[in-house]
Amino acid sequence: MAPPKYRGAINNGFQFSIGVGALSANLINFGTEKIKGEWGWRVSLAMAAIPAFILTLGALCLPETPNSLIQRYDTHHKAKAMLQRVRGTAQVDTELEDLIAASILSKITQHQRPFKCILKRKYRPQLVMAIAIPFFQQVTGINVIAFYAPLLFRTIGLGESASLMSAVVTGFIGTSSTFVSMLIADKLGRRTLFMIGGAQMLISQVMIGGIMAVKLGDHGSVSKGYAYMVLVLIGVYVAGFGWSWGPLGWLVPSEIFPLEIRSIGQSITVAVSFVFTFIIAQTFLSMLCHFKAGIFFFFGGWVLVMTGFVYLFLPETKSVPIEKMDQVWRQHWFWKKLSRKRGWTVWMTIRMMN
Ligand SMILES: OC[C@H]1O[C@](O)(CO)[C@@H](O)[C@@H]1O
Repeated sequence: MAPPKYRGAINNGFQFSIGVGALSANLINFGTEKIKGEWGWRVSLAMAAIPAFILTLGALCLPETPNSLIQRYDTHHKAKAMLQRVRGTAQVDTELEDLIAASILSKITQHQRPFKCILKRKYRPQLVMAIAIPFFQQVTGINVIAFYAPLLFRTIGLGESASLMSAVVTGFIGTSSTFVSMLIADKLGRRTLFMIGGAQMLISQVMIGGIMAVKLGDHGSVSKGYAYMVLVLIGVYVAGFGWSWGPLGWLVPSEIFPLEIRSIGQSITVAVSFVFTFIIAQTFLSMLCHFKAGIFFFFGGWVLVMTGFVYLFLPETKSVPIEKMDQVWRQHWFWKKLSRKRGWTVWMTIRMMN
């Protein structure tokens, strides 16, 4: 639905909303903790109903997508009118033709089970990305910071309320950098942001690990100066994540699946993301006990791997219409061996009919 030129800006709004939500929740917890009696946690929990209510209201006003109108009706008047409405122009014929061609292709494969369909050789690049991207997003180690930041800050010697406040500050940094990503993802491109963010996260993780290893030892705390240096480096790391893997970890999967595997592809991405969020949250404390400062080198190692992976295997998707995305795989040095010229005949037939 988003115009290709602004797809990065609009889709990155998803992670931005997650950030705003998490930050608001932290601030609410910070405030409700001070309520006397046993009401604090109840108020905090009940307030989760407010965004849910807004979402429900919003869903009532959501327009249909041109794609779903094409798939559900035999004539395409409604889809054309909707496309004209969302694009703000009457000149939508070329895009409509591409959407119809994609829909015809998806119908050809619709009788197959979705899992069987995405396992086909020609969808291998999309399947690899559907699994690798959310996995990598989680092994940046972001949730170690997101979940345990106050504990981490206390460990290095900041006081209780300074630790809570520092977590709020990093929340602000993450949300603001994701906002920056909304502004620049369609100009700089996804790959450049992955590279910048990756380098930023790697350098800050190595420095934090180094300071913790040398200055903290197994017990005790670091001096105030070093504690604040760690705080600044965590800010640098969170900003790196905030404009790269945070939003792009959702954006890229949302733009690479052709219609016939879009639902299954997106479901795999979200499931992999939640599974690894859970695993990291459950294993972090025992990993910290075993690895100690080495935990930062552990996640830093993954950041190195994922940055290399993006450099070698992820094609640039900036401004490419989703219906034409198969071309980027066909031109990619590695994936071109796998992706055949899908839909070429159907697309040409429709072009010639008009
Ligand atoms: O959305 C991807 C990830 O980004 C965070 O919200 C942190 O900003 C994580 O909690 C989540 O796993």
